[in-house]
Amino acid sequence: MTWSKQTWERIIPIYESIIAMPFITELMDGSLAMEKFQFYMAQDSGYLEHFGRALAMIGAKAPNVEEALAFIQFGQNAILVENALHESYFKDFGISSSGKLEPTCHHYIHYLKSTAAYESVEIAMAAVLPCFWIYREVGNYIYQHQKAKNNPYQKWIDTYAGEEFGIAVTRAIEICDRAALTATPSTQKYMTEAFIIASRMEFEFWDSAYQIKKWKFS
Ligand SMILES: Cc1ncc(CN)c(N)n1
Repeated sequence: MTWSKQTWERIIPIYESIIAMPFITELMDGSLAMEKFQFYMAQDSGYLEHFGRALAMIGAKAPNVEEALAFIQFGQNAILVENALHESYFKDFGISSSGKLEPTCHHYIHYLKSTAAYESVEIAMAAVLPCFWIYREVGNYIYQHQKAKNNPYQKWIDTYAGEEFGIAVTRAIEICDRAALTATPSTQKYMTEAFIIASRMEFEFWDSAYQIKKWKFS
């Protein structure tokens, strides 16, 4: 079995908790409070900038030019394509981001950036993989199960259930599997650990948006 298949099995309980969490079920039926979605979008906009930087750093460390280019492009897409979705929501809903990173987003970004900076490239690739893979699975799940018409969150759903995003995810999985194939057992173990930590952070990110969790002292 490939590293990615084995590792996905390890996070099935996290994934199942994600698709059952109120942020996701309410986003799917369109009933999610606008305030919670706005908080999520503002935090996610900050997240995407730093995620893009982490991806570019991984690209710089990639073992060959194709993988370097893939990660640099993933980084560009996170900042330009995914963030365009946020900007269109900011415009539609007349909101603006304060740019302030609240605790969960701050934690997640710094985990990814420090992993990209200090760990081996294989471990860093595994740490960013849930950001691709979980979003595709959640996007597809919502797309297939949604019943709501005129859902205000449809653009979000369509982005992550879309073909273009799906292709990038498949490529990111392939690169991680190739990296795992030549990695030592110890590196493979840390890759799996990084994937699990980032998957937990994905859960926390949505959960903190649902609770609108901010720093107690600002
Ligand atoms: C927190 C988070 N994780 C992942 C994605 C999808 N790139 C995102 N937009 N935001």
